[in-house]
Formats: sequence, structure tokens, C-alpha cells
Amino acid sequence: MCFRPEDDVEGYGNDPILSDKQILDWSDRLLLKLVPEDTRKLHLWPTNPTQFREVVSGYSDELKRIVEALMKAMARCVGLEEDCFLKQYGGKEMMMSRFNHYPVCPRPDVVLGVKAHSDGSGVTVLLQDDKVEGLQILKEGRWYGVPIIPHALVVNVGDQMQIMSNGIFKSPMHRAAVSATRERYSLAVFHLPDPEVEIGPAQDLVTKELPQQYRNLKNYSAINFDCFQKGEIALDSVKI
Ligand SMILES: O=C(O)CCC(=O)C(=O)O
Ligand SMILES: [Fe+2]
Repeated sequence: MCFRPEDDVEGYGNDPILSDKQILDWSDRLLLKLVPEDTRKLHLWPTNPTQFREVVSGYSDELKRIVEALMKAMARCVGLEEDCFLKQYGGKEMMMSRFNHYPVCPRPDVVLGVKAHSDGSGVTVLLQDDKVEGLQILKEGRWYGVPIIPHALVVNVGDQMQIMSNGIFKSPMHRAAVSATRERYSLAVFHLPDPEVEIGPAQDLVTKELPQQYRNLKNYSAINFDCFQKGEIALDSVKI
């Protein structure tokens, strides 16, 4: 019922095939827009388990509150007015959820659950599997496993926060490994600006020492998608 329709990105399916050179991710995923609420495609939302809609709606409301508080704190951290980043989002911020399932894989030495990427969001909140590790972050050329911390959420800075902060907050490269013996689940919620609204480096963070690093732009998700298909890094393509 909730299978991804051919002309849509939302719904349940495997890694979508966008090019014949693409190495596929070892994962099934369910992609659902949560916010704006009036754009939810409820026909793609599972009805089993029966509490799914209620639980996910509640989670979405709480997360929106947390992310907004976080973005305010991040603005204050770099000496900006607290609503400086949120204001750039326009009135219609977006939240997209991705439920990842990584089945047991016979060759975890050559296959990834999610290939190395940085998130195209402003901020991503990850709810990790509480038993099976898999998330890895690239730091100074080495991959580090992210440990499971019970009841904790993992927050990832996304590319659009790197742009708005003029490169001060970094959007890390990360990937998900798979296991030969255990399946794994994760839930990523991407918090993004309204695609119709222009974002760019906060002018107070543009100085003589740190000139503007990125151009102003709209709909970064589309830029990200185009670059992914060409095998290019989206952030590099918008660098000045
Ligand atoms: O499964 C994970 O821990 C990471 C998933 C991820 O990076 C993503 O969905 O963008
Ligand atoms: Fe990610």
C-alpha cells in the first residue's frame, strides 16, 4: 500500500536507481514528509502498526520544537540573533523523515547501507538503532563509528547550515555500515528551509577575514540531487 509510486520520491522502496553507474545502498527505506502538515501524503503512511500515524505525528511535533530550539542555540553560539537561521527558512520549513532498514548482508566488507554523503538538510536528527551500531563519521581522513547512547538523539549539521553559517558549522561526511549477522534500523528526520525561499551565509558572519564562502541559493535539495547524479559534491558546486 505504501510503496513508492514511480513518479514520487516518497513511500517505501529500495535505493532509487538514478544512474547506471550508481552503486546501490543495501537498504529499504520509507520516505515521508512530516511538515508542512498539510502536505503529508497520508496514503503512503503505514496503517500497521495501528499507532504508527499517531506516534510519528507526536514525534514530528516534538522534534520540530527541539530543532527550533537547537537552531536558536546555534545562532547564539556564533554571536547572531537567535532567530537568524530560522528566519532564513521562511514561514514554511520542511521536515522529511527517512525510516532506514538495513537487512543482514552477506558481504559487509564490500557493501554499505548508505554510501558516504553529507546531508542536504539544515539539520538532521537521527534516532539510532538501540542495539546495532552502523553510523560512521569521516574525520581527518578516517572513519569513526558513532556509539549508541541509549535514549539519545544524534544531531547532524547539514549542508544548508554550513552555507548559512558561512562554513563555520561543518556538515560531516557520514555513511552507514551493514552487518553479516544483525539487521539494523534508523530514523533520520531532515529539517530544511522552504525550497521557494533564498538562503545564504548570514551577513554578520561575512567578514574581511572570512569572506562569503557560498552563493545565495534556493531549493538546495534540487542542486544536491543533480550533483549526486553527476557524482559531484553539491557544496563544492555552490562555493564562491
Ligand atoms: O542509518 C544511519 O545511521 C544513517 C542514515 C543517514 O545518514 C541518512 O539517512 O541520511
Ligand atoms: Fe545522512
